[in-house]
Amino acid sequence: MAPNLSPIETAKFAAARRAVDFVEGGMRVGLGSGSTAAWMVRCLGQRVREEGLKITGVPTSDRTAALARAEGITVVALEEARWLDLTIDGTDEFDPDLNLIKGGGGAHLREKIVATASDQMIVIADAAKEVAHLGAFPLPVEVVPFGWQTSKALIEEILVSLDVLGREVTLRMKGDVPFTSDEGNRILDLHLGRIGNARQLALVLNQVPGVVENGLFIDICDRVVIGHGDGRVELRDIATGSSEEDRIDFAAPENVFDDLG
Ligand SMILES: O=C(CO)[C@H](O)[C@H](O)COP(=O)(O)O
Repeated sequence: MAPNLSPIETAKFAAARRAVDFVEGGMRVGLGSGSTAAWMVRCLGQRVREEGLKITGVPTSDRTAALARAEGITVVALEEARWLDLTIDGTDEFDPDLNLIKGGGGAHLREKIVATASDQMIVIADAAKEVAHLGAFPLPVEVVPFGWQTSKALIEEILVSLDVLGREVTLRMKGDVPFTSDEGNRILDLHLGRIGNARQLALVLNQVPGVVENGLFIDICDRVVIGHGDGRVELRDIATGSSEEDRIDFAAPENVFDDLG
């Protein structure tokens, strides 16, 4: 295990550390959001400072943008970069086909736009994020504030007609006030239990007036790097079906945690 890190943080760090090996000089890189993605941004920053790696980062949240700048990574908006070589991001769940539920941090709208504007998406995750079926993690749906109750009622009607176990829909709160996304919207969390047909649900949800984007990422992720608490990493590639194992050497000089804190 890495010094001063819990097994779960070690797993997240290991996945992030291995994933940044796929970044090459000159690349335009989508920078995901969340705690695993934050490790990735720190590891990339370390390569920028120590190797002189030249990349341009497109952050998926205001928080990631601030961290990337602090790490010395050149940051531009997607409007400027237009098309990206690679996006590396975390996830809340991934299934055997590398379909995802994202948005636990409320950033899935920008995350989906950035990932789909990329030649390749690599997901980094601790092993607990792997599921046989999506849906245990509440599915985030971003809605505009205007008439959000109407959007919620329409979503509840849709859930009755679809193959889902749970139908509870809750407005995400931050303390006493509704959570607001970076785009100024609300998040509804759908407590589904198990999603039978994720592809269908993703399409249907985005037809509801007021819905901006849902957290289902279908056929977007190309590769997953799964980290374990002992520093092992598994790499799975959806196109080739290949799977390989690796290990992060925490004693290696480049993995200095004081630098990454
Ligand atoms: O989708 C996301 C944010 O919208 C995150 O990638 C997801 O919630 C995973 O976060 P963490 O790495 O902290 O577990």
